[in-house]
Amino acid sequence: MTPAPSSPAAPTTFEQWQEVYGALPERDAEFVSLSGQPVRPLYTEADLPADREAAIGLPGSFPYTRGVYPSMYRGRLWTMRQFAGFGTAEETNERFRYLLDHGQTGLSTAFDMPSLMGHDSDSPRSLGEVGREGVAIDTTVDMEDLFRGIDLGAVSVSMTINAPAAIMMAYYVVAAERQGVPPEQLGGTIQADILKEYIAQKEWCFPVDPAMRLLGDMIQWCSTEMPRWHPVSISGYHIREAGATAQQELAFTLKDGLTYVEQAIERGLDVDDFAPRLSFFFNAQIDFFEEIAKYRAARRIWAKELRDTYGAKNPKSWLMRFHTQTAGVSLTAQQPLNNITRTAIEALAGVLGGTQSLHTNSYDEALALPTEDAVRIALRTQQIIAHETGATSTIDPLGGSYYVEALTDQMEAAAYDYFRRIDELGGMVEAVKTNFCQREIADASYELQGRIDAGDRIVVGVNRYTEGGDDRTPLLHIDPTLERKQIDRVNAVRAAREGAKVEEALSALRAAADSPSNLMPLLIDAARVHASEGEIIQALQDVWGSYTETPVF
Ligand SMILES: C[C@H](C(=O)O)C(=O)SCCNC(=O)CCNC(=O)[C@H](O)C(C)(C)COP(=O)(O)OP(=O)(O)OC[C@H]1O[C@@H](n2cnc3c(N)ncnc32)[C@H](O)[C@@H]1OP(=O)(O)O
Repeated sequence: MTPAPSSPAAPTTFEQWQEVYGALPERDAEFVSLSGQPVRPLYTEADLPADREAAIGLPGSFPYTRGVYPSMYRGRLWTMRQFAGFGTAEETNERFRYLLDHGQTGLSTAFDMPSLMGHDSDSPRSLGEVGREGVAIDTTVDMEDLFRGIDLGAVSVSMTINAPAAIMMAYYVVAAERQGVPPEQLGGTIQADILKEYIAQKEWCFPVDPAMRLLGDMIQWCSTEMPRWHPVSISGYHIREAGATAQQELAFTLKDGLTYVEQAIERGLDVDDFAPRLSFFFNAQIDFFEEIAKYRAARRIWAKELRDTYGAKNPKSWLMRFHTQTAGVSLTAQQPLNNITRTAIEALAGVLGGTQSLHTNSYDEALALPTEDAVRIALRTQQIIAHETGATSTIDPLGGSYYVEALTDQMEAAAYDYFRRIDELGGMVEAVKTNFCQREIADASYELQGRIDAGDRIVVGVNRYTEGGDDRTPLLHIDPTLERKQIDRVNAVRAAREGAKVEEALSALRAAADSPSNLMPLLIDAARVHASEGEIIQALQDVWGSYTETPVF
């Protein structure tokens, strides 16, 4: 009788496993992250941080790697906040009410390109763009109509605007005042992240230094007058969309944030008077684990820097709270329904990364602004994650994962490496002025596109599993007559207001722009007498000038 063959001994150590694995063939694929980092076949306990207690900790405790709140989504789900806006204030008000009726829990305003660039709708430079990619807001009257019938004391509102943020803030304060809601009751966020405009999004109105001062005025004013408001949403989203890696997104965003902290301290503010209301905004790209690690590292770095470098004593100042949006650049025009899947995975990364607020892109957004049906599916995606998947039942379910913890450490190290390089250049403002960040992003973007073009990185429906054209996706068409309607609206405001009061308000602004006075009260005065956005920008440009970029190739 022959003895039964004995099964080979199972490896018991990592080294033994490596020996077994090393003898096996690997399929022909690139094992690198979206950001180009090599990924090992296996991570083990040896990859966990040496001092786990200090590096990982518990949710709601320093360094907040596992989340900013002790109860996270068991206590309260993230805010479901779809970014919306098109046409005039009236069309967008209708879309806002539709979203609130379908269970959305906060509002997020998209402005049109002229509003983002500080042009009135009747400016020749606005032609063809009015109400196209967001809502057209020219005066306080538009802002009042945008939120008509929506109680600004009850809903948290986000406004995505940067260079002219302080002006929109003033319109918002006056619109709320006319609803009977005082500034101290207003809860929400304005993006106002001007450094990332020079780095990535390129929507500026003024040179860097006065733009920084205007933001400083708003942060300072909000710290005493609007304590529930987030006066800046420090944004990595656009940096990433411009082609940055996850590491660059993390590093440049946090360094922008730390620069705002330094500026506010230099203005004489106590760090604990403003830091609790600083807020962040990150991208959720398709490389699931890399993204989760990015959010966890961001919380840890922010907590350490605010406590240890900037001396914040209030634990609320240490919390890196953030909004997430799924990656617009990951959407494909080809086979657009695949985008529903991409968005769901990206959104889950945001949730497992502990986001406070989430926007899920609609599947048709590589082609046009989303239709109502597409927006509803995007919102339902968040609701499915929240209520069906179990992802919200336990806090930070990936905490302690060998891979995720190792990636979190790598992310942190990469960010600190960039901090050092930026400090060597004289800080973030200098790095921006000398195009350091812009060049780093351009190189990363070129590298990734090269991998896609070579077919090394597969994009389903684009360079693999292609199917030819698609013209079946129903698209939203913006009524071109809305531009005329908006121009008539701004002209009607101009005709009805008292011109002398507007002139007075603009002269006061010009004088103050040339002095260290805080501009916010004067912007609110100008908003009350219906000065238009373009007029206010022009008044400030009369003193500060505008900005011309030195392009990077
Ligand atoms: C791409 C596109 C473009 O450019 O075109 C864009 O940029 S779109 C960009 C769109 N951007 C955005 O939409 C930005 C959105 N940002 C935000 O909503 C904020 O800045 C945020 C990230 C801090 C999230 O604020 P939020 O109000 O939604 O959420 P919070 O986390 O602050 O929670 C609300 C309140 O509930 C409390 N709370 C929440 N969870 C818990 C919990 N588990 N236990 C106890 N309390 C909790 C909070 O303390 C807070 O109270 P309390 O209020 O008393 O402290």
